Amino acid sequence: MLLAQVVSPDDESQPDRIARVEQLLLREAPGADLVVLPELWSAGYFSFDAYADRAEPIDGPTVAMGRRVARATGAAVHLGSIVERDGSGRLFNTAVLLDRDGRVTQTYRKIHVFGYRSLEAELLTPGDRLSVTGSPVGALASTTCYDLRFPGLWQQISSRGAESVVVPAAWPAARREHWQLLTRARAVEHQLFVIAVNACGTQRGVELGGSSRVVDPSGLVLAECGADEQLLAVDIDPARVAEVRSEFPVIADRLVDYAGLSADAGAEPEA
Ligand SMILES: O=C(O)CCC(=O)C(=O)O
Repeated sequence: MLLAQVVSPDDESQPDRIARVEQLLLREAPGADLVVLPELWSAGYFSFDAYADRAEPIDGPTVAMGRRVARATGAAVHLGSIVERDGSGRLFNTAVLLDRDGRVTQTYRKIHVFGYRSLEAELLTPGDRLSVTGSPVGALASTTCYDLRFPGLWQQISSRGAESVVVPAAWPAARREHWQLLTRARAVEHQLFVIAVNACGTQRGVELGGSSRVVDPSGLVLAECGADEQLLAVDIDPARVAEVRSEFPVIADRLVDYAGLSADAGAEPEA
């Protein structure tokens, strides 16, 4: 697998960025089974005033580039996410997975759009669906950036059979410790691989955190990028999920219906 932690400089146009990243991937991806990119790298997460211009349908220029890379290199490509425009003009933050033949096998529209020092929540429509799909890293689910903070969503992802969760992000450096803590916590809680690919560099004055990483189902950080643009190869064995779960059966012990638990205080009855 190749983590493609790429920069999205403010002075680079979207077509130039797509062309530059395509060349990088054509050079570095051969031999990888899966390539993963960050959230909104082609539009630039913090370029809110350009979202409408840079929005594209699923079959737009970013996905077309991913298809070419998949077909030329034989790697499946997780494109991070794009600003997707649907048929009725709504905009979404949509993660897209292509198989090695360049076919779209999964899309995921970010559910928790972000509103803290961000216009994303104003401009984009939240998604309302999850999907788990076969991939070179086992049963794969996508969930984007801020979604990392919502354990209820992860509970659903995990109970639907995900073995690897890809987290494309544009997570600021100011909260890098939360990124490191939460990516590890989600892997340990659900005994699955977390493949988290963040943006890096500076966008509109915001420093992004980099530190893209792969955490294994026991919580071990297998690899981590630095703060700058970097393409990092990591190999994982999806069979590790079943091994860890059988050795330490947290998932089997999980009680599914927590919502049905009584709210009784459990105090001693009054005499
Ligand atoms: O939760 C955070 O601290 C960062 C979230 C974020 O930047 C995003 O969802 O794009």
